[in-house]
Amino acid sequence: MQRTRIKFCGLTRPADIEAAVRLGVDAIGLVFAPGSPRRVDLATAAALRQRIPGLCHCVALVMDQPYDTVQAIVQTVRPDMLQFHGSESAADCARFGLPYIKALGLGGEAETAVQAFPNALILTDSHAPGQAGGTGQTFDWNRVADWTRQRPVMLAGGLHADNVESAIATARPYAVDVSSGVESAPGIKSIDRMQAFVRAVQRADQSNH
Ligand SMILES: O=C(O)c1ccccc1N[C@@H]1O[C@H](COP(=O)(O)O)[C@@H](O)[C@H]1O
Repeated sequence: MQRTRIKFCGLTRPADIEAAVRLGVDAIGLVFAPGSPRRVDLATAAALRQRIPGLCHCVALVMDQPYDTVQAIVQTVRPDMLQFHGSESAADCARFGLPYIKALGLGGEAETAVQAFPNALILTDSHAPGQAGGTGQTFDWNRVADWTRQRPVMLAGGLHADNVESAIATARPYAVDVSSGVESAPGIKSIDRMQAFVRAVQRADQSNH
């Protein structure tokens, strides 16, 4: 049975990371995007990173930030991969020598943009170009069903325990990513919501494969 991978994004507290790891998620995202309520500074991120064990990926999320800023994150936090959530080009993303996730907002010309990132794990989100993610908004999952047949795609945007089964059944993504849908307040994850989300993904996998 193929398992849908799970990434939880925007964790800010050690206890939330420990809970996510116990739930068996595949990746944990630390947000460095300016203006995000989930943004962590370098020192906090380095401490949080220590709580993420080797078989769970640590993802550093950045958005249109200068090379030196991203390089400092890479050097200090040592993430396993980067997530680019802005208007970065493939060359911008490749400069750090790490595997990367590229977010494409379905509010724009994502259908053509996807071709420009052959080496990325593509993440589909509901944000329009130039806008931040983490908005809790969904989009029509049918729009990415073609892509997921051709390459691994991470589905994001407004997912939560009550809609992720339907999202997986419709789009059949390689992975799902959630931020606000497992929170009790921005940046504060809810253990109950994280657990409900993981269980919903497991149910979807059991009924879809
Ligand atoms: O989580 C954030 O604060 C954030 C800020 C800036 C860019 C992206 C951000 N999060 C990513 O947005 C999507 C959707 O999040 P949500 O589940 O709808 O809240 C997801 O990929 C997060 O990683």
